Amino acid sequence: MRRIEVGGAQPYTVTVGPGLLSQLRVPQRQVALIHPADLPRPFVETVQTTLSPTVTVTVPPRDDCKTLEVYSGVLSRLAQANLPRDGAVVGLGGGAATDLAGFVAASYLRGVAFYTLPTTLLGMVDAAVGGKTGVNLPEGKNLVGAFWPPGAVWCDTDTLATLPPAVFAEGAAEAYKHGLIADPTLLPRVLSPDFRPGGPGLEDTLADAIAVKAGVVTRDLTERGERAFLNFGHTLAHALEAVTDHGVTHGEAVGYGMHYAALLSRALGGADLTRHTLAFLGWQNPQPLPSLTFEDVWPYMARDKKADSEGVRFVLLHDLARPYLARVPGEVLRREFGVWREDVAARVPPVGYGGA
Ligand SMILES: NC(=O)c1ccc[n+]([C@@H]2O[C@H](COP(=O)([O-])OP(=O)(O)OC[C@H]3O[C@@H](n4cnc5c(N)ncnc54)[C@H](O)[C@@H]3O)[C@@H](O)[C@H]2O)c1
Ligand SMILES: O=C(O)C(=O)C[C@@H](O)[C@H](O)[C@H](O)COP(=O)(O)O
Ligand SMILES: [Zn+2]
Repeated sequence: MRRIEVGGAQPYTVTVGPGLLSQLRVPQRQVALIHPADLPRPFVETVQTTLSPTVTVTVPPRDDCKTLEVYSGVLSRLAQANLPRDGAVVGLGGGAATDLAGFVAASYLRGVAFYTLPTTLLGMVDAAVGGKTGVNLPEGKNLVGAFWPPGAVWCDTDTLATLPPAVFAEGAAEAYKHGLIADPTLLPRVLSPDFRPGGPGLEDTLADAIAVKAGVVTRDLTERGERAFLNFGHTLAHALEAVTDHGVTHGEAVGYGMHYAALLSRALGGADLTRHTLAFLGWQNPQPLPSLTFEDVWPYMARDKKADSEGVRFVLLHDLARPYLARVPGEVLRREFGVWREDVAARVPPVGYGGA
């Protein structure tokens, strides 16, 4: 078992290990449990036994739960159940469910306690930690939300056993991202055959990847500075998700987006790190992308939350573990998008490829 401490104004612990779902304790007497409909039933039943929730709310799988309509429906369920202000919201599932549950916790009765029980690799490495909560708009990813840190995070590694390999690989993208921006020792470890559910490299690599995020959000919860580095690869990634109406998953979009960010980094004079991002894409073997032009993705990239009144900013790398924020000239963005598209096409044949 590993414990990672998250500091700051509201410190909490991330616990990583097997068997945690059956050992949960929270101080609140009344709990609302939120989980996705397709989550294996035994996880839900175990948590229902350990926490005896007042109300259990089932939400649609994946980003179909991150809508204002679902959010509103969940709030009504909590109100109908009279969940009081000294109650708690518990998010059980992948990053989509914990993002939604966190935003419910942040806003129901102006804020109640929140706990996360991530059951995907991506949720454990990234989404359940750090307090970014929210839902999507048709105009883009995570455009509504709040910073609302959990009181504790329990990563029960037994839950990863039922994860389809492609969904495990989606989570590996965020762990690899932590390697690129902060801890390069993670790069070979994430791609190692030992890093798999039940594998000998799982717990330590997972905990070390979580530690990167824990350190960043301890120092900068509300993204005034270095937290933006956790967004490496995400300007294109979020655009790919939005333009395909979530046909591309977050973890696969991040794999694609990190390669674009590596190309931009090289174009602006940084080290050539594309061998790392291509190695990751080769390992991840994501679903092919639909045919996309720069014009398709640009409106979504322009709405990225790192943009300020002077325009869009990208997280780039001078070298491994040397991230920075930069504006990139439009002609470089467009040219490197062409390079990215060819690199991606060479590895993953696009669906209906052939755009301008
Ligand atoms: N808040 C943050 O800091 C943050 C960070 C990264 C990603 N995110 C968000 O997280 C979401 C992606 O999260 P994700 O990759 O976990 O995907 P997900 O939440 O969509 O889950 C993927 C699928 O796996 C199912 N599932 C979950 N656990 C399972 C298990 N143990 N066994 C079998 N199936 C299981 C889910 O119900 C879902 O259908 C995106 O919405 C993304 O924007 C948020
Ligand atoms: O925690 C963060 O900060 C991140 O940027 C982590 C990302 O992996 C995650 O996808 C996050 O939800 C993106 O946040 P957003 O502010 O770009 O919507
Ligand atoms: Zn992400």
